Amino acid sequence: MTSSDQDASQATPAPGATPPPPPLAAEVFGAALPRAIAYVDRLAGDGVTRGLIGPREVPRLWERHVLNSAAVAEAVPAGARVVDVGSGAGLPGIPLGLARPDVVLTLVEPMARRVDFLTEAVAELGTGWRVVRGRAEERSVVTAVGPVDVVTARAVAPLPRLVSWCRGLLRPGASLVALVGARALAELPGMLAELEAAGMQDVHPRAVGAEWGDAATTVVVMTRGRR
Ligand SMILES: C[S@@+](CC[C@H](N)C(=O)[O-])C[C@H]1O[C@@H](n2cnc3c(N)ncnc32)[C@H](O)[C@@H]1O
Repeated sequence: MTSSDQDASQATPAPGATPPPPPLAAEVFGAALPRAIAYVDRLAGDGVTRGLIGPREVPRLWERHVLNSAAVAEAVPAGARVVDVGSGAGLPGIPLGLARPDVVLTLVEPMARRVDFLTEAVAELGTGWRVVRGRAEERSVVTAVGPVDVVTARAVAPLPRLVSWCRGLLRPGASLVALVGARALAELPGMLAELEAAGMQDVHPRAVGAEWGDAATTVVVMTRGRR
């Protein structure tokens, strides 16, 4: 291999290879960076072979999935009890928990295949987070998880449905922080009345990770009212 071949191979990872962490990752994850790297390796390996992550997502795992998820931390108060609903392969919950070791995290997911992946990922990371199998609205899940300070969710359901599923998990005054796509953001004004009728207050979009380039995103934040 010539030196120019070597430079090229370092700049462009082989197809399917785990992408190296961008410099921002060290800043975001601090001492948890080795765990974040292990998690990205798992997403790119088992996550792809088990059909939880599309192979075409691998080159952008850091920016579009892991850092983008960690950006949610900006909307989560210190020491919060957090439940990530519909966690799938652990997004946004696992990057959030790695970036914010102060939060008390539970991952809720109904699909067995995904629960197995989450359970193995949490065991490898050694973080002690709980993984609960079930649907957010099921009594057994509400009983197991209890009222929390923050519910996070990414790409789980349209906001009014998500609110109806998560209501039992949110203590009065708790926040729902939803990572949603551009379409849901555009539709937010038309949903406000329905969300408020469902007992949610102060519904608003919030830019997070604003200085993070491709990892910047917008979340929808709302608070459960007292009634
Ligand atoms: C499109 S996936 C998103 C997974 C992950 N949040 C992500 O962003 O990669 C939606 C997830 O929500 C889960 N889900 C669907 N209905 C649910 C419910 N009622 N309660 C909790 N999770 C649910 C699905 O099993 C699935 O894992």
